[in-house]
Amino acid sequence: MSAQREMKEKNPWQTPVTIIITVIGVIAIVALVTVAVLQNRPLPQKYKYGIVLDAGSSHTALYIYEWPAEKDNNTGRVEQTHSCKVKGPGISSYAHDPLKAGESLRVCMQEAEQRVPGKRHQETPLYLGATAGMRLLNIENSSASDEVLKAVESALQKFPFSYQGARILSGQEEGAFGWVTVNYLDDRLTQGLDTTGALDLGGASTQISFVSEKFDGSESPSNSVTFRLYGNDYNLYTHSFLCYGKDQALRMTLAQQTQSGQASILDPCFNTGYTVMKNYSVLYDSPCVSDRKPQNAPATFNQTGKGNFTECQEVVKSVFNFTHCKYSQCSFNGVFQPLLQGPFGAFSAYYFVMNFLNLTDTSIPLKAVEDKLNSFCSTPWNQIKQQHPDVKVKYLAEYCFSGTYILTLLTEGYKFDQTSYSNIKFIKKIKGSDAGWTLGYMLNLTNMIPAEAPDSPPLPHAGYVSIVTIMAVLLFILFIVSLRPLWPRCSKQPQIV
Ligand SMILES: O=P(O)(O)OP(=O)(O)OP(=O)(O)OC[C@H]1O[C@@H](n2cnc3c(O)ncnc32)[C@H](O)[C@@H]1O
Ligand SMILES: [Ca+2]
Repeated sequence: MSAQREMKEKNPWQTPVTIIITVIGVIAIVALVTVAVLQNRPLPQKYKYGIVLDAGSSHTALYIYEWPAEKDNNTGRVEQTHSCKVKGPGISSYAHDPLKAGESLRVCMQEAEQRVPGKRHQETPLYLGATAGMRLLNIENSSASDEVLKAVESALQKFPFSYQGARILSGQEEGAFGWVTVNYLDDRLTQGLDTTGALDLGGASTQISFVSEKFDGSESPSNSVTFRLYGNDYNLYTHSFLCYGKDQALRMTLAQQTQSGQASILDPCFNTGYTVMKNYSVLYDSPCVSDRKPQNAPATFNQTGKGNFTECQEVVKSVFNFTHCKYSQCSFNGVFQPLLQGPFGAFSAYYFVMNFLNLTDTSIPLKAVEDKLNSFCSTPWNQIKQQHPDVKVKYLAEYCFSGTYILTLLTEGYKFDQTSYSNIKFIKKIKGSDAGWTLGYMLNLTNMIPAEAPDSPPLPHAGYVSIVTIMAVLLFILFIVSLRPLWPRCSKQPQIV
C-alpha cells in the first residue's frame, strides 16, 4: 500500500500542475493553428465582370469576362463566362439606318444584364470595339461611320453598366490584342515563356503578330509594338492587311475575274453545278475593289462554279502583289515581315474553314492539304449540299475558295513552309475563352496586366497551412520532451505485488 502511494506521489503526470500545463499547451497550439488557418483562409470568392462587344465586319459578338475580385491587378485568371452572337450583320452594314445598328445589340445586352449579378452592374466596364468593316466604312464615308458609332453608343448607354466607349480599333491594336489574348490564356506572360504568334482571319481584314528575335522594330517601326508585361519586355511584330479578310478577298478575286464586265464567269473557286446571279454594283461597293469597277458592265453577272483548285489558286495569288519590297524581306504588297518564329495560334475564319475541311492537323504534308482541297473543290455542288444539309449554304458554297485562300495566304503570303506550317495550331478557344482581340483589349484598358511581376505570397495557402500545423506539432513534441526530467522512470518502477 505504501509503495503504491509513493509511486502516485512520484508520478508527475498526475500532479495538478503538470496536467494544467499540458492542457494549456494543447489549447494554445490548437488556438495557434486555428487562428493561423482562419486568418489566412482564402475569402469566399467574389467576382468582378467586364463586357466587350466585338463589332466585326460580318457580325457583332458580346463577351462577358469574370475574375476573382481580390485579384484585380494580379495574376488572377480572367475567364470568359458567356458569349452572345448578335443577330444580323455587322454594324457597318447599317450605314443607311444607324439606329438599327444600336437596336441590333439589344437582345445580347439584355442577356448580359441577366448574366452579370445586379449588384455588380454599375461597376462592370462595357466596351465596344469595331474592326475592319467600320474601318472600310470610315474610309468610304466617315460621317456614316460616325453616325453608326453614335447610334451604338446611345443604345449601350441605356444599360446599367459602366459604359467606357465605342471606337474603331486600328489594325495594329487588333493584331496586338489578339496576341495578348492568346499568350495570356496560355499562361505564357506570367511565366516569361516563349510566346505564341497570333493569326486572325476576319471577314474584312487579317492580322499576323509574333515575336521574332530578329526584329527590333527599327526596320519598320509601324509594325512594331512594345510591351512590358509581368516584368518582361516584348517587341512584337504585327501587321493587319485591310481587304484581306475572307469576304473582301473573295470580292477581290471576283473583281479580278470580272474586269471585262462580262455577263457570266466560270469560277474555279466554286464547285461545279453551283450557279448564282450577282450584282455588279453590290460586288464593287467596297473600297477594296471600288476603283476597279468595269465601265459599261451590265447590272448583273452569272457566277458558275468550275471546281478547279489549281486554277483557283492562280486567281487567288493574283490578289497578292509580290513585285516590290523596300525592306530586307516582305510578306506581300511591300509589307515588311521578319523571319517567322515560334508556334502560332490561328483563329476566327482560319479555324472555321480548316475545321470544316478536316484540315486542322498541321502535321500532314502541305501536299496532302492541297490534295484535300483539290478533291473538295472538284466535288459537285449537289453532292456537297447533300453531305452537309445542316451547314449554312453561304459558308458551304465558299469553302473551296476559303480553303484555297487560307493555304495561299499562309504559304505564299506569309511564307510558311512545311516546317513552320506544322507549328500552326488552328484554335477556336483556349481554356474556355474565345481566341480573339477582345480579352487582350479589356485586360489592357482595365490595367489588369501589370508591367512588373506582382509580389506573390511565397507559399500557396495549402503549403502555409501544412507548415503551421507541422511546426505546431513539433513544438508540442518539444514541449513534452522538455518535461522529460519529470517523466516516471519505468525501469525503476516498484513492483506491485
Ligand atoms: O475581323 P473582321 O474583319 O472585322 O470580321 P469579323 O470579326 O466579322 O469576322 P469573323 O472572325 O467573325 O468571321 C470571319 C469570317 O468567317 C465567316 N464565318 C463565320 N462562321 C463561319 C463558319 O462556320 N464557316 C465558315 N465561315 C464562317 C464570317 O462570315 C466571316 O466571313
Ligand atoms: Ca474579327
